[in-house]
Amino acid sequence: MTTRINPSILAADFVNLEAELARIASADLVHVDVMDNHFVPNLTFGPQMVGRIQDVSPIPLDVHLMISDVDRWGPGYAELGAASVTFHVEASDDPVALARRLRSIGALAGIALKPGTEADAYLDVLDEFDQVLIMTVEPGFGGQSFMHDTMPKLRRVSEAVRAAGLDVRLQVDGGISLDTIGIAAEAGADTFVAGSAVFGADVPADRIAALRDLAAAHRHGGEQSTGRLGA
Ligand SMILES: O=C(CO)[C@H](O)[C@H](O)COP(=O)(O)O
Repeated sequence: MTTRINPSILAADFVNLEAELARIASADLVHVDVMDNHFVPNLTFGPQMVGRIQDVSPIPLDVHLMISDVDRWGPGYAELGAASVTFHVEASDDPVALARRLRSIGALAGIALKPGTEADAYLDVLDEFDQVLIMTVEPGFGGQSFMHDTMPKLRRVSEAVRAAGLDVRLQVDGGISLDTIGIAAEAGADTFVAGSAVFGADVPADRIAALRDLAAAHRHGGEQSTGRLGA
């Protein structure tokens, strides 16, 4: 599985979003954080804005829903054409049913696990999902420090995915930087969300390339990235 770098537009200038998206065109997908000030104590945007981002983005959308009542709202993001839609397990009455619905619409389906949420309940149904997002900060805000104590959970999910021979992406989100990406890569992550590290760089494309190279070098067997949207 190729290494993916998905910049989070949470760290972008919202007033100049189209230009900000152009600055990260060399990334794999754009990570779009939807927050409702209910599931998390912060507010970003909803379907109308995400639809416009979808219209103008040079790369596909990796939507991360930090919202309540995701069974009601989640499918709408798949219908907008997002490549992947990831939701927090606590926000759904039936994560497997929701994942099936998202897949039937044509999106990849992901579950997100907050730092305090155990993975055990999902290890036997990993084939129902295309992606597991291991949060490496408490969801809600960018610019936080990477939580090293989430790595045992990442390793556990990674081992379960490999043991079952599944094609499930393992994404990390929060505090991913030049200093931490190798740690997450060694623990089994293949998809890396980075907000401040990318948009805080003078040249985001150079930072994306540096993060990609570092991650690939630290992944099992020194996996070399083939670039965008490969297998
Ligand atoms: O989901 C998020 C916060 O809930 C963000 O995607 C994440 O925090 C990225 O920001 P940074 O790279 O600055 O930590």
